[in-house]
Order: sequence, then C-alpha cells, then structure tokens
Amino acid sequence: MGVLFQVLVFFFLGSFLHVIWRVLFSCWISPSRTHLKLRRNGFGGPSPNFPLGNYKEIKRNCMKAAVPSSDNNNNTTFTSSGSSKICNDIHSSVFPYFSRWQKAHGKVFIYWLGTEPFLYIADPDFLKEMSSGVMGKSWGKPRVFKHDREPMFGNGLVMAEGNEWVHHRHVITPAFSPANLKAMSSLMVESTTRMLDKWTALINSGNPEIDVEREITATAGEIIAKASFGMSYENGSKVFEKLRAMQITLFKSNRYVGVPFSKLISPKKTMEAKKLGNEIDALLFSIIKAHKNSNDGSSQKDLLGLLLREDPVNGMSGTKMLTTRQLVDECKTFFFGGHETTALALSWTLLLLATHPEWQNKLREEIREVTGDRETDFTKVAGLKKMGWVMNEVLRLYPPSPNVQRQAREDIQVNELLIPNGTNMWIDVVAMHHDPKLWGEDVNEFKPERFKDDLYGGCKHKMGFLPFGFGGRMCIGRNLTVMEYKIVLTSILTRFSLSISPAYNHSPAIVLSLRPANGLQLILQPL
Ligand code: HEM
Repeated sequence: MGVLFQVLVFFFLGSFLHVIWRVLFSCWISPSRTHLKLRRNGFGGPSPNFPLGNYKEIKRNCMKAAVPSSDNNNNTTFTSSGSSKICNDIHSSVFPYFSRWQKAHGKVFIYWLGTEPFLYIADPDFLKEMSSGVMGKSWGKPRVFKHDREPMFGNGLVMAEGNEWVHHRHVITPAFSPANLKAMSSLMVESTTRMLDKWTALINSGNPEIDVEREITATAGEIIAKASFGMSYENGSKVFEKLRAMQITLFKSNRYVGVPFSKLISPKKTMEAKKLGNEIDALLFSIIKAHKNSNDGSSQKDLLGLLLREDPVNGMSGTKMLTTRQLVDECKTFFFGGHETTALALSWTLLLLATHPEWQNKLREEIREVTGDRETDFTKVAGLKKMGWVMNEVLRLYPPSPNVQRQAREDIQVNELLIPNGTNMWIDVVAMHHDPKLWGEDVNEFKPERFKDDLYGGCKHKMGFLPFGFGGRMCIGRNLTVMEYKIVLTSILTRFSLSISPAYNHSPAIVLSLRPANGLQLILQPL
C-alpha cells in the first residue's frame, strides 16, 4: 500500500512538474530564445513581455486612437458650398501601433503577438528581395491564423500550402476564366437592379439617406452565394447569416491570437464559433450533395458546379478533383474572400465619389460613351477605363485587405539579415499605399488619374501597390471583382447622384477587412 502510494505521488508530482515545464517552455523559454536569435540576426522592434508579447502596447494604442482628438471628431468637413472632404490619411488611425513603431524602428522590424514573432514589412525593396527566390508553393501561412480562422477558411486556398495549394490552385483557376465570368454577369445585373429598386422605393418614401455599405454587402453576399453555389439569396441566406455571425463572433471579441491558452479566456466565443462552423459545414455538405445529384446542367455555371465537373478544361480527366471536404472549405473561402472585399471596394468608392462629384460626372460620361443606353454586360465593362483608374485609386487609399501574410518555410537571407524558418510575416499594405516616399506628397489625395498611363499609379516601386497581394499567391478572384465592381457601379451611377450624409462618421477600422466602423451613410438623389 505504502509503495503504491509513493508511486502515485511520484507519478502525479512528475506529471505536474512536466506540465509546469511545458507551460514555462512555451510561454517564456522558447519565445525568449527566439527573441534573442532574431536580435542577433539584426532585427529590431518593440520589446515584448512574454507571454503577451506586444499586446499591451497594441491595445493601449488602439484605445488612444479611438479617443476623438477634436470637437469635429468625424473627420468629415462640410464646406460652404455644401461639398464635403474626408481625411484619407488613415494609417495612424487604423494601425496606430505600427505607425508608432515605424517611427522608432523603421519599415522592417519584429513585433510579437503573444509568443509568436511577426516580421513587419512596409518596405517594398525588402519585400522584393525577400520574395524573389520563393515560389508560391513554398510560402506558408501563419499557423496561429490558420488555427484561429479555421472555422472560416478551413484548409481552403487562402490557407493551403505546398503541393496541396498547387493542386487546389490548378483546379480552381479555370473556374475564374473569362468565359465562366461572362456567364455570371447577368446574375450581377439582376441582384444589383433589385437593390437599386429598393433604394428608389426608399427615396420615394422620403428616406434618401442610405447606409450603402450595409446594402452593398448584402447584395455582394447574394452575388457570391449565386456565383459560388448557384443559390438564390433566399435559399442562400441561411449560409450567409451563419457565415456573417461566425465572422462577428471571431473578430468583434477581445482577442489574443498567439497567446498560449488564449482560447480559454473566452471559451464561450470559441465554442460558439466552433458550433457555427459545424453548422455551416453541414449546410454546405448538403448543398454540394444537391449539386452532385442535379442533372439539369444549370448548376455547372456557378463556381461549385464548375469544380464538380469531372472532365474540366485543364485535362484532369475522370477523377474527382477535390473531395467534398475540400469543396466545403473552398465554398467558405469564396464567400469570405469574395463578398466583403468587393463590397468594401464599392462602398469606399461611393464615399470618395460623393466627395468628388466631378468624378461622378466623368464616370457617367464614360458609361454613356461605352455602353450607350444599353444594359451593362461583361464585354462592355472592359471598356470602362476611367472606372478602372478609380477602382485602383480606391484600392490604394482604402485597401479592403489591409495586409498580406506569409510564414517562412525555410531560412531566407535578405542582404545581411537572416529570416529564420517559421517566422511569420505581416506586410502592411495600408502603410505602403500611404507612403509619401513611394507616391509623392499628394499621397493622401484622391487622384484616379495617377493610374491613367501606369498600372502602378506612378508608385516608385512595383511592390508598393499590393491590393491583391503578390507573386503566385495573388488573389484568384480579382477578375471577378473587377467585373462585379464595374457592373454594380455603372448601375448605381446611371440611376443616382451621391453626396455624404451629415450622419456619416469617417472612421475606417480593421475588422479583418478595412471597413467603415459606423456604416457609410450617403444621400442619394435619383437622376
Ligand atoms: C476587392 C476585392 C478583393 C480583394 C481586395 C482581395 C484581396 C486578396 C488578397 C490581398 C489576397 C492575398 C494574396 C497574397 O497572399 O498574396 C487574396 C487571396 C485570395 N482571394 Fe481575394 N480579394 C478580392 C476578391 C476576391 C474574390 C471575389 C474572390 C473569390 C470569389 C477571392 C478569393 C481569393 C482566394 C481564394 C485567395 C487565395 C489565393 C491563394 O492563396 O492562392 N478574392 N485576395
């Protein structure tokens, strides 16, 4: 009995010490060692306190940035002529901590999310040097984000790596071909027309103020639901609502990604996201099953239908290209990657056009020249050049994807600096798009003509303009976005003129994407 008792005591004591050691190792010893190594490799940055890393400073700076600095706290000025101006100099308000650290440590430094080191990059030269020898398939995505965003993206294309990414990219790319996009243009016109009819009814009933961001996000959700799964909004709304709810659960709570055991801080939210994730998966599984069973050929036009074809354009005959599990993840990826980003590009555009009525007129003139009085379609939108400049300028000033992320899967040498295998990278797109050294002193002005004769808008460095990312992992949906953007904007501009509502409070914020924190209220007048 005595011996058994002793064995049990040793066992429990041993286990307890083992747990303590593991906690100590992952929370302090291992990150402290990495911190020292990175310092020795020449990387500076704010000093972390493990296990929180730099979270304290991040939260402190965010709170400071949220405090209004003057009486006119909405960053919108109305002039005597009734027109309005907004401040496009947004980097220090959306990323106050990066803006502060940049001043102290330059455009490349290390900061810490909990016990995870992140290499911050806002220097296109460094980025070019770093990425020049690395192929798309050799990049990783930060494991902490993969884990955190698992319910949203699963192992879909945004998160896939290595040969799995190559396979998915190869299978999915043909679905975004011009011929397939063309088939989607009529559903875009249809959804937009329904939204605009609703706006007209609202205006006629005496409500000319419309939160365009809310409206366009819903319509873009409808479009992506139809384009991805071939579903009507009514049928797709269950998936749509759950996907939105999950996004809010994941991103509106106080989060400490990278801090060990941080999920235990808000177990309710973690469970909620997991539950929603499972419900969405179940819905998508049934949608895919229904697609597989439908023989009428109509489903083939949407992205899912195209991915379900067994004999696709690219000559992969006979075999199923993606498993049902993989298709579920890709459907979620299209939804999250595709609808909000496009909706935000359109919403920020309407805001900038509301403050620049001369550009509303220029675009209307171009639309008249290019489309005549006929309905917009796929072939016509390519001719809307000025609209293309406006789109680029909006994506520069208000990039819906405010950063691009990578993880090194091998040691990378950049000049005299060695980036160790496993280092996370955070490329600050907002910072580069607002850098006067790259764009000139008028960097914060809305000047679509920058893009007139130059794909890079006169940026001094080709890696300084990255609204859709870079290299082999560049956004796969960009052509779909351009088409949707032009179709929706053409429809809006031909029916309404836009101005800012006094209710609008200009406060761009990051909730995964770069979005207006308090909606985007405009006054619309039928033309
Ligand atoms: C204005 C609209 C959009 C913006 C600003 C945007 C931005 C981005 C960015 C910055 C990336 C990361 C690229 C990188 O890591 O280098 C990305 C990747 C991706 N986007 Fe988009 N995107 C938009 C629209 C769409 C649409 C409409 C879809 C699909 C329906 C889509 C699907 C994807 C996918 C699947 C990836 C992962 C590509 C890969 O890693 O191979 N995006 N996007």
